[in-house]
Amino acid sequence: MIRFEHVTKRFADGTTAVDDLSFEVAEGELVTLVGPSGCGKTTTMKMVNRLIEPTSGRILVNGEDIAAVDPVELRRRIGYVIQQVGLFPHKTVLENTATVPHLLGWQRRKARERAAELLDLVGLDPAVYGDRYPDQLSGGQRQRVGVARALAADPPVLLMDEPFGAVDPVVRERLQNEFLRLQSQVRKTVLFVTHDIEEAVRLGDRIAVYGNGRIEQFDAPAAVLGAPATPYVADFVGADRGLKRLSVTAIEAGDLEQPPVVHLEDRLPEAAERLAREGARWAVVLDDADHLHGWVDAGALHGSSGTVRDHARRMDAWVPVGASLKQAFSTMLQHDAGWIAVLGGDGADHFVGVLTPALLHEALRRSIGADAVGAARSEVDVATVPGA
Ligand SMILES: Nc1ncnc2c1ncn2[C@@H]1O[C@H](COP(=O)(O)OP(=O)(O)OP(=O)(O)O)[C@@H](O)[C@H]1O
Repeated sequence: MIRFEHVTKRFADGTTAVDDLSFEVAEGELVTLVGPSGCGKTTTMKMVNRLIEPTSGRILVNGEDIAAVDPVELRRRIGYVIQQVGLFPHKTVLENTATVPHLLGWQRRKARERAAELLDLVGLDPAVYGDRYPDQLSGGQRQRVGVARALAADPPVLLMDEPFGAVDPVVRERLQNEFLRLQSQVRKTVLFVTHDIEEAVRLGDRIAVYGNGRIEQFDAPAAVLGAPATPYVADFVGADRGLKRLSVTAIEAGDLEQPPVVHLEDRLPEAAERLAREGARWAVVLDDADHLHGWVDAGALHGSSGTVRDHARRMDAWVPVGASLKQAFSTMLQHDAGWIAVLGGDGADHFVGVLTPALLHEALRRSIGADAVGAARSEVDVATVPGA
């Protein structure tokens, strides 16, 4: 969708900002460009909408060499969000958002309807905010208008240059989450510039780590954190990259353990017999609707009458399938639990399996390969399944 072929940019004063750059961003993919100040990220981005012309090489957008496309026409096809937002101060939020549809000659009513729809999508109620002026908004709200405006004409490509750089860390995290939710709906092809590795890791399907005009590594976040290609990248991602990896590794069904499952209304002798047969010392307990209730200890399942309900213990530490290992670890700590349930299905109400600290560590190793893992087993092996 966006393709750089041996692109170099040398400014008139001799500064080589970008040096023989080749990479590709697939359709619907979000690639973050990350690196220290002055390494060429913004120059890379501005060459895509021809605010800067390359010295050599070529850039293709949707298969078309952009050197042959009229820059103004090109820019209308490419959404652009920058840190300073650049809203028109004398125009309302709705008018600002409708800017590009207007330029494209849409009818006023259609443009305003589209703008209202987009404001809604970025979490701003058009009835409340539509008639305000930019100086009547918070910094975070202005950024959202910037994103809505960039998306208004439904461009297939979005360029974002430190769009959340000017807001405080809490608002920033919220904007990042909202943007991820939005991107999962609109699936734009996105180039996203940041100098913050955490942001690059959270948002990027892939990350390009820049060092002085060149890409040092172009890879999935887990790979950049788990197997930095060069000492420069290792240094840039930081010594705590093992921890950062937790937030980019998702739990998969195959990571889980399958203890026996019994139901609240199961009769005690049968439940005890099942556990004995499987050699298990505890079981997960589900209710009639197969929702998680908790667990039961095999030693408690004695007696010839009664049901599992009499001895079951509640346990509601759980995460959905696909949650990050970081979320799982945090849930374990929060509940002081030796294991947590992993639930699947549409409403995350269907029991899939159990995750223990040891399995969590295995999952971390699996995500990139044992040798690359930063954390030692002893750091995460804090407890295990009760009685298992
Ligand atoms: N118009 C220009 N003339 C000369 N040099 C320039 C020009 N614009 C940028 N540069 C230089 O090119 C290099 C790359 O700049 P660029 O803005 O792409 O970096 P960046 O990675 O986006 O940095 P930052 O994170 O600080 O925005 C820098 O050394 C910069 O000083």
